[in-house]
Amino acid sequence: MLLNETEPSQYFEIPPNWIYRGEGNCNVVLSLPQLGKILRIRKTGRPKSFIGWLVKWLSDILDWLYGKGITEELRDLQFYSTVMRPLVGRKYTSEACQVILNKTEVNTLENQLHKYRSDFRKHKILQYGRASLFDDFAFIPENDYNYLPFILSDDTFAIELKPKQGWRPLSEKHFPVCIYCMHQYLKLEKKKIKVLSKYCPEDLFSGNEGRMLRAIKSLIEVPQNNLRIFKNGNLIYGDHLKTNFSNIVENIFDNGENLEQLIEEFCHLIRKSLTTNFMNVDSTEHCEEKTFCEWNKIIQESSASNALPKNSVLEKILSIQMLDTEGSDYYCKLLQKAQLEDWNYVDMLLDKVTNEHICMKCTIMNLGNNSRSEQEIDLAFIPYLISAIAKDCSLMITLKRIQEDISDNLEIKNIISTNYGHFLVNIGVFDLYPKRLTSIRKHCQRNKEVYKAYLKATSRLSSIENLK
Ligand SMILES: O=P(O)(O)O[C@@H]1[C@@H](OP(=O)(O)O)[C@H](OP(=O)(O)O)[C@H](O)[C@H](OP(=O)(O)O)[C@H]1OP(=O)(O)O
Ligand SMILES: Nc1ncnc2c1ncn2[C@@H]1O[C@H](COP(=O)(O)OP(=O)(O)OP(=O)(O)O)[C@@H](O)[C@H]1O
Repeated sequence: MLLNETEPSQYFEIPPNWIYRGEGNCNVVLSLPQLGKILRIRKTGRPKSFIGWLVKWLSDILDWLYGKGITEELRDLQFYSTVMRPLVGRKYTSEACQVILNKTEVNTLENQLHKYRSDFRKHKILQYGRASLFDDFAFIPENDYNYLPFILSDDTFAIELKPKQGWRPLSEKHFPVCIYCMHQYLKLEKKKIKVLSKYCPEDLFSGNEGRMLRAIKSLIEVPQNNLRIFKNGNLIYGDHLKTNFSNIVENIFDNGENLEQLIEEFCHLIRKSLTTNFMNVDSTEHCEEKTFCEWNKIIQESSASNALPKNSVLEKILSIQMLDTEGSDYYCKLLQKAQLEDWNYVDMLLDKVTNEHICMKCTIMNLGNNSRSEQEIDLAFIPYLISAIAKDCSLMITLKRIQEDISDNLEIKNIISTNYGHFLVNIGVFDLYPKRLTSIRKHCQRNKEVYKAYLKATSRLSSIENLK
């Protein structure tokens, strides 16, 4: 069923030619080529015992009867459309539409998906009632380019990045390196990764050309879950698919001459895409209050990140990360004083955001600062929780090569030029659903553990060095 107020209630039938696109911790994603959309289905924990299955079966029936999953999906979708889309920018995000899947269809899909899913993701199964459609960012819609007087390549390449946390509030500045870099050691210890990545999000978000290029090269070397490349919607490069990168750039640039130079050029193309302003209007220009969004700007300007061009996708993501000026320890302590439900803050925030023309950053920071009464304390956590979404979101840079030599000064925003040709570029940001309130505790604990793992590994390394 497509949930649109004017539509009659009916179930959404998944088109038969769906393709498994991938999955993260919370969602499985199918691409639906005919529709140019992806179907994102929420997952839930797989019961571990017979009793667990029985409980799940009963709660599924109750959830279904009372539409719990459907209400939760609608809540998250409204949060996405009302809060996250204006923050990130409509240009960089997709429209979304909730759909209802038939219970039998979900069961059948679960079985069909088995052969595509990685074993380490199989501890979760599909959840009934929670699915939505988004634009498929692995492609560029024909309407976006059929007005252009150029011949474009048939192939479309999409470079997916999960950039992670690019900035630390003052209270986290004492860590010797960034959270991502320390986390590498914990992941290695827990055998979640085989080799350490040299990628550093603070390099990527620095806006400094040399540091950004180093970050992109490090992602190519060790992609983990931070880099994936798709050709016409099919994964061609990623953590479990480390094909020869030279073949990929050869393919993207349709040129096989100087492969090393092509890799260098690819990194520049990615850097330029991440730092180009693809937006048409600046949303903060409409802010009358100019209190907290200005403050947010001052924080940005006082840090190295002001090197990121305004309204480029990285600047957008970083400025949302910067809404948390306190750090997880502060919020963890605040949370100790209260017994709160995980998702109440979402509805409370949606109740407050009624006027489309208000500045979202000012609203969020005002709520974060002024909500200390017992009834409104949930709202105090909002700057942190929204910042956390921006620290874990992903983006896709989608490219189509222009098959002819065009003049450099075309002034078309979404055309990026390289020494090996011009590209039509589109950028989409996704994974912008709310995080549960108690993820704050998880982050505090994670920060402690990653710091410990970092110290353990680096002191071991330095004692080995000393022995030499
Ligand atoms: O805590 P982190 O930094 O490890 O991030 C988690 C991610 O791990 P990563 O380090 O990127 O491999 C994790 O990704 P993976 O499952 O490792 O691919 C999720 O994105 C998780 O978010 P959520 O539980 O799905 O809402 C992420 O949790 P949140 O931090 O967003 O709560
Ligand atoms: N709008 C989109 N267009 C194209 N591909 C998408 C889109 N949304 C998601 N995907 C693909 O599906 C995969 C899983 O989606 P997503 O990252 O939203 O899952 P998740 O479980 O919420 O992830 P995480 O573990 O990071 O929280 C992505 O890695 C990406 O390859």
